[in-house]
Amino acid sequence: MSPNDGTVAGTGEFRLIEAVTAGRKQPETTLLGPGDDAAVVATPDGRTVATTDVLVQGVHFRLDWSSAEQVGRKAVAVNLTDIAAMGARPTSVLMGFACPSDTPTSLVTELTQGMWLEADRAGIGIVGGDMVRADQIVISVTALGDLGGREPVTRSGARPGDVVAVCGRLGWAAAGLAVLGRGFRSPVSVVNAQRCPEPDYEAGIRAADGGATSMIDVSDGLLSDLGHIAEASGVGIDVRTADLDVSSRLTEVGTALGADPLKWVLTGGEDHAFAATFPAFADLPEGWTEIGVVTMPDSGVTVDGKRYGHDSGWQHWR
Ligand SMILES: Nc1ncnc2c1ncn2[C@@H]1O[C@H](COP(=O)(O)OP(=O)(O)OP(=O)(O)O)[C@@H](O)[C@H]1O
Ligand SMILES: Cc1ncc(C[n+]2csc(CCOP(=O)(O)O)c2C)c(N)n1
Ligand SMILES: [Mg+2]
Ligand SMILES: [Mg+2]
Ligand SMILES: [Mg+2]
Repeated sequence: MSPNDGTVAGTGEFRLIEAVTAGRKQPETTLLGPGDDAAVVATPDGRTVATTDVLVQGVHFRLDWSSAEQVGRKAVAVNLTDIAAMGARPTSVLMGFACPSDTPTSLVTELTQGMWLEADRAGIGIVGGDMVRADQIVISVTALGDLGGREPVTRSGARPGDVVAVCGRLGWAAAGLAVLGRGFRSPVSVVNAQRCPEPDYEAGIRAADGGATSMIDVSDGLLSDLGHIAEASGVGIDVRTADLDVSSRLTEVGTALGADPLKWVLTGGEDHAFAATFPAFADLPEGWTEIGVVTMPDSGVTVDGKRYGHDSGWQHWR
């Protein structure tokens, strides 16, 4: 490949790194940014919250469905919600990136632009990464966070009698996925929800400060992710469908596609809303809505008191 053919091979590894790092303003918590063997990030709390999620072309995104910028935003967002779901505040992200030789350099810079847009929403920087060749695009983001003196809100603290609550939209990304999967591009509201969530990163901290006993971000599906809380906590969870927000937009899309919008709300992944449990009678933090109750030990997740007879959410390799 010639140096100016617009591909990553033409640009070369080190100029590509330069292209994605030059001129980026790091927040104060970045004590040493990209350019050395590792970055140095301040951890005011003294403990570091760390998480990683991988996104693979064709599995997590399609470039004929989403722009590179949207994919970049999503890659950061899905990691930052894991930090927030611990009751922590993100401090930094690192970007692992693999792509074929003929990938346009502009795709990589647009993707990086999207990652920085989302990082900026959370007031953090991309402090490092790696760029390698592969047969398809793979994005591996690592996010770090700070607990600010709080105790982490784990999946294992739910107790019978607690209320179950959510913060953020559910079912929208799944509706968007169904729309895109049928070859449509509208309504843009649900399609955009699939392309990139817009999480409220403060929601987890509000929950932690409001006494949440357990918390998770909804990546695979509400029932599936509540199942992780139920299992880790050794409890059951009952979801009341009457308290779920099945928006008229989801109902419209469901009618148009012959699909059940409630199923999207209960089992659709990728909205990255937050689900948590709180002590009974606690005042729920701003933006949080009660949707169910924590029940008897080890009784699983039920919907209106009954077992849900379908898949509870996304699973890879199924
Ligand atoms: N290869 C691995 N090695 C060690 N721990 C892992 C590995 N893969 C997953 N885990 C851990 O297992 C737990 C559950 O992982 P999972 O990916 O389901 O959670 P998540 O990232 O919150 O969800 P999602 O990936 O759907 O967004 C996490 O604590 C994760 O760090
Ligand atoms: C092209 C394409 N096909 C299907 C989907 C749907 N999808 C992929 S991963 C996932 C759950 C979360 O993933 P993870 O558990 O890895 O965080 C869902 C709902 C998509 N986004 N793009
Ligand atoms: Mg994960
Ligand atoms: Mg998670
Ligand atoms: Mg998952």
